[in-house]
Formats: sequence, structure tokens, C-alpha cells
Amino acid sequence: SEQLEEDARNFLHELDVKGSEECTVATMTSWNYASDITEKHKKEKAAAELKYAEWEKEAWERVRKWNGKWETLSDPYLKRQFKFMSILGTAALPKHDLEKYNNLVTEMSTVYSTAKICDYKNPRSCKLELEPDLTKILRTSRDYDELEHVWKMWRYNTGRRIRDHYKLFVRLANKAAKLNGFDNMGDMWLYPYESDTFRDDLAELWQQLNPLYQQLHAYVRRKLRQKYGEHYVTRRGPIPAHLLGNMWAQNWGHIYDLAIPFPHKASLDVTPQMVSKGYTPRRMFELSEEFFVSLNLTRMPPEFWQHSIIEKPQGRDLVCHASAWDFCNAKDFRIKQCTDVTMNDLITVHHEMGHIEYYLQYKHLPGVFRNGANPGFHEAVGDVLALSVSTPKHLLKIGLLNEVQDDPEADINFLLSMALSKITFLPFGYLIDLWRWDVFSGKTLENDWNCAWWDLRYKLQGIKPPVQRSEYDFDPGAKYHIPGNTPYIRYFVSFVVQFQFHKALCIKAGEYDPLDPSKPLHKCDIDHSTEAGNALGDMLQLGSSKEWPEALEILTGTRKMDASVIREYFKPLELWLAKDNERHGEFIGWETDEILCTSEV
Ligand SMILES: O=C(CCC(O)(O)[C@H](Cc1ccccc1)NC(=O)c1ccccc1)N[C@@H](Cc1ccccc1)C(=O)O
Ligand SMILES: [Zn+2]
Repeated sequence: SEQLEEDARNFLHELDVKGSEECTVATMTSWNYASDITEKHKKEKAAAELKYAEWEKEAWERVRKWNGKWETLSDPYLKRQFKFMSILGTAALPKHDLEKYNNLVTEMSTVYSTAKICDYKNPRSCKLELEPDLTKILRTSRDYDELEHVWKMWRYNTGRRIRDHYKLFVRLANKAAKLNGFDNMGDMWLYPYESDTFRDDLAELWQQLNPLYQQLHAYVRRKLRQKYGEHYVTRRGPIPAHLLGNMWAQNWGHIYDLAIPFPHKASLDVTPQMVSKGYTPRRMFELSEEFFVSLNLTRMPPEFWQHSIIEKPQGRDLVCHASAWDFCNAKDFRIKQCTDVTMNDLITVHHEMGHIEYYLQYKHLPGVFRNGANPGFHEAVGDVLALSVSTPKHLLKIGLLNEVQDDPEADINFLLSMALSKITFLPFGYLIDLWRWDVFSGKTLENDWNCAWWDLRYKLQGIKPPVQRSEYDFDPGAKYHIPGNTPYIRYFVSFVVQFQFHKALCIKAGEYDPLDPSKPLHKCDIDHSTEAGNALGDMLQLGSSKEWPEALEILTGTRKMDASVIREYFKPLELWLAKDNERHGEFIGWETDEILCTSEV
């Protein structure tokens, strides 16, 4: 009835106003803790989390009174709000359980964010941190033993120290999931994807992408064998995980110098140019903002520049892992990032700024719709712009490259550098939650956790630990998102859909034409295209008010995740790799009879 609709609108609006106020208070204490880890901030955050949970529970009780009525409403916009507000979340836990749950997550995150290790070359100095110290060593060192030391000690001081916290955490997480009507927390994490074929769809995407990954893996293994020798990098075995330029082997971009196909061509890593031109983190953020503005998207508000933390503050502990924050008041938005002046961090700056742009585009919506169409969309926004920024054509435009060689060999060099971050990430982006879903569902038992992790790391990534692992280790705990309790499948989704977004925007920008060989997808740069920017904005403004297939269709014309676009982008490289591996008689894939992990039972 008209009256019912009117009452529903007023009810939801009142909850939304109060909810946003409560959200602002809770987010501020969370920010204070993440920016400055002290006992005081920890207590304030814990108290605010409990208070916010009280509000969520009160709101949920009041929404429940509408059960049987809201389903009869005709306005889908209202019904969708009620649907989302019907899931309470971890606030459904009894107070003492919730307090324990929150403290476990905060404790695990603190261990991770404050971990330090001793210097391989100077064992008495023990204050090396992940950012920037260990990241730099993994990026630049080519000393097998030094890399092994850093890889091992990082895991000793993070994963090992939170293994028992994680056991308790999983039990409480599943208790909360069941109180919300889910079988386990893994199922509750998939709720925002609103699809009962989601897991199968992901498996299908991986099947389509695995062949390309295997070709790249074989090629890189040969290059690493040339560098480190056959004893360490065998012809047919998995690659030792600590040689890939990254603490988790999730991005191999930093060993590009070992893998470059045509070395006599100009290097595409513009880090040296950024340093020599005196780039600062501030300049990197302004460069990114200029790109969004050139697309007719929204500039950062003054509060952003006032309150963001874009350089690592000295003399205090903080969570350095990058993040973008929405303070639920349509005006305070911040990034916290310990930015290094490197090309990799310029990409991360765009990633984080993409989150803020999404926030700005949907800030007018009710709170329950102030999310990505699905979590993968939120992760994709900034990366889409970074696909344009990474092109030699764009780097020339902004003065970070002083020449662009437009020939097939330079093309292969460029595509390989992109594949070393985009294709190598895919199995990693998939396996993190493959592992966590099995842990939450109980398919992987506690005394199998670490060896199940290495089964997946071997099977999907074709890597092995430099030293044998056991169940005394907890290697998943050495990656931010596990102690940080952040789902990860969103990044796998993002790495697929960002190429679908890129293709749609490139067509709108007139930068891509399937029939014009001079306009391939990997050469497209959408900057200054208001047609592309408006199309992207139209999708971002929806937030999560429409189901994600509909949001995807508005931008790309299709309703499904489609791996053929990323394969089209890398097609020239895929053909080249197959030929090169063939020519060198490379074994595609990996095998081993080594015991990578012993389950001490
Ligand atoms: O973790 C990140 C970037 C941090 C973030 O922007 O995704 C951040 C993670 C986070 C931090 C604190 C609480 C929750 C999540 N996510 C956000 O800031 C965020 C998340 C959802 C909505 C809006 C912002 N990237 C992933 C994967 C990745 C993505 C892109 C390129 C390379 C690698 C990683 O580094 O492994
Ligand atoms: Zn992100």
C-alpha cells in the first residue's frame, strides 16, 4: 500500500541517519588505532566496536519487526535495503564472544603490523620491518641465502605467533556465521556475490587462465635457472618461493630484469626516473587524482589531503598495509599508505585512489548501498586506470619515459612486464580463500592447516618453500589478509573484471578497435576521455543498489565474468611464450617428490 511504502521509507531513512553517525564514531577509533598502535587506541577501538555492535543489534531487531511486511513492498530499491539489513553479522555473537573475537582480530593484526626481524648481514640489528625494509630486500637482493633468511624469519615472527589465535578465531567466526543462518563463515563471506554458482564460476575462470599461467611459469623458471643454477631451480620442479621478488610470490614484477625477453630494448620500470625527477608520495597521489579528473570523475575533497597518511610516520607503530577509508559522513575520506617512490607503489596509489573514487561516486546512497556492486568491483576501479597509466604511451605523456619504441619486440617486453604482475597473481588470488573456505567448512583440519596451504601453493602456483615446513609453522598468517581477516577472492574477481571494464572503456574512448591491429587492447590509454569516465561513473554511482551482473552489463554489455578479455589482452605474449618454451624444450608444468611440509602429529 502507499502508506506502507511511506512508512518504510521513513523507517529506513531514520535508521540510515543514525547508522551513519554510529559508523563515523566507530571508524574514527579504528583509524586512530591503525595509524598509531598504542594500548590507549586499542582500548578505545575495542569499546567503540562493542558499542557499534549494540547499535547494529538494535537496528536489526527493529528491521525484524518488518518481517512479512517488507517483502510485500513493490519498490525493489526499498526491498533490497531490507534484504541487506536483515543480515546482522558478527554482532549476533553474545557480548563476551564478540569481545573475544574482536580482540583476537586486533591482536593478530598487531602482531603482523609490528613484526621485525634481524638483519642477515648484521644479526645483532633486529629492527627490519616489512615496509620498506623486507619489501626492498625481496625486490632487489639476488642473494639466495639472504632471501631465504628474510623469507623464513618473516614467517617465524608472524605466522607462527598467531597460529593459536587463528584456531580460536575460526571457531568464533563460524559461531557467528551460524547465528546468521550460514553453515560457516566462508559461506557468509560469499553472500555479497549473490550467486549460488559463484564457486563453480571461479573454478571455470581459473581453468581458462591456467594454461597461460603455466607457460609464463615455465619461461620464468628457465630465466631463474640461468641466474641461480640448476641445483636451486630445477628443470621440471616447482620454483623456490623466495626468488620471485615478492614476500608471497604473488607479483613477480620485480624480477623483470632477470626475465626481460629483449634486453636491448628500453626498460619499462620507471622507478629510476621517478627518483631522479624528485617524485614524492604527494606528487604520486596528485598524478592519480589528475587522471580521475581528466575522466570527468570527482576530485579529492580537502579533508582527504588534510587527514590522509601517505608516508610512513617515524617513531611509532602503525598498520602500514595500504587502505582507503570512508568515514560515513559523505565528506571525510582518507588513505593510509606507507608510500615508497617506486613504480609498483604508483600502481598501488591508483588502486587506493580507486577505492576513494568509488566512495565519492556513491556517497549520496543509503549506507547499505555504499559498497561495491560486489567486493571485486571495489578492488578493480583503481587497477583499471593503472592499466592505462602503465602503457609506455602514457608514461611518455607524463614524462616518465623519454621514448616509446613501437615494435613487436618492445610489445613483448611490455606484455611480459604486465603479465609478471597480472597473470602471476591469479593463482595466488584464487588459493587464499580456497584455503580459508576449507578451513571454515572444516574440510581442512587444524593439524593439517599448513600442509594444506603448501598443497595449494604447489598445485596452483608451482612454487615450493625454500626450507621444509611443518605444522609448527602457520604460513598463511604471514600474509596481511589472514590476520587482518580480510576476504581475498575479491582480488581474483577484480583481476578478471578489470580487463572487462578496461575493454569497455577503451571502446568508449576510441582507443580500442578489434578490427584495427594498430589499436590493440594493451596499447589503450583512456586518459582525458570523458565518454569513458562518464560510463565508469554511471556504474560506480550505483554502489550495491543493483545486483552486480546488472552493474556489469551497464558498463560492458555482458552479465558474466569473462576470462577471454584478459586472454585477448595477453594473446601476443601467450603465442610468443609458447614458441619460446617450445624452442628451449621447456617442460610445461611442474613435478616433485620432495616433502614440502611435514605434518607433525
Ligand atoms: O591488499 C591490497 C591493497 C589494500 C586494499 O586497498 O585492498 C585494502 C585492504 C584492507 C585494509 C584494511 C581493511 C580491509 C581491507 N582495502 C581497502 O582499503 C578497501 C576495501 C574495501 C572497500 C574499500 C576499501 N592489495 C592486495 C592484492 C593486490 C591488488 C592490486 C594489486 C596488487 C595486489 C595485496 O596487496 O595482496
Ligand atoms: Zn583494495
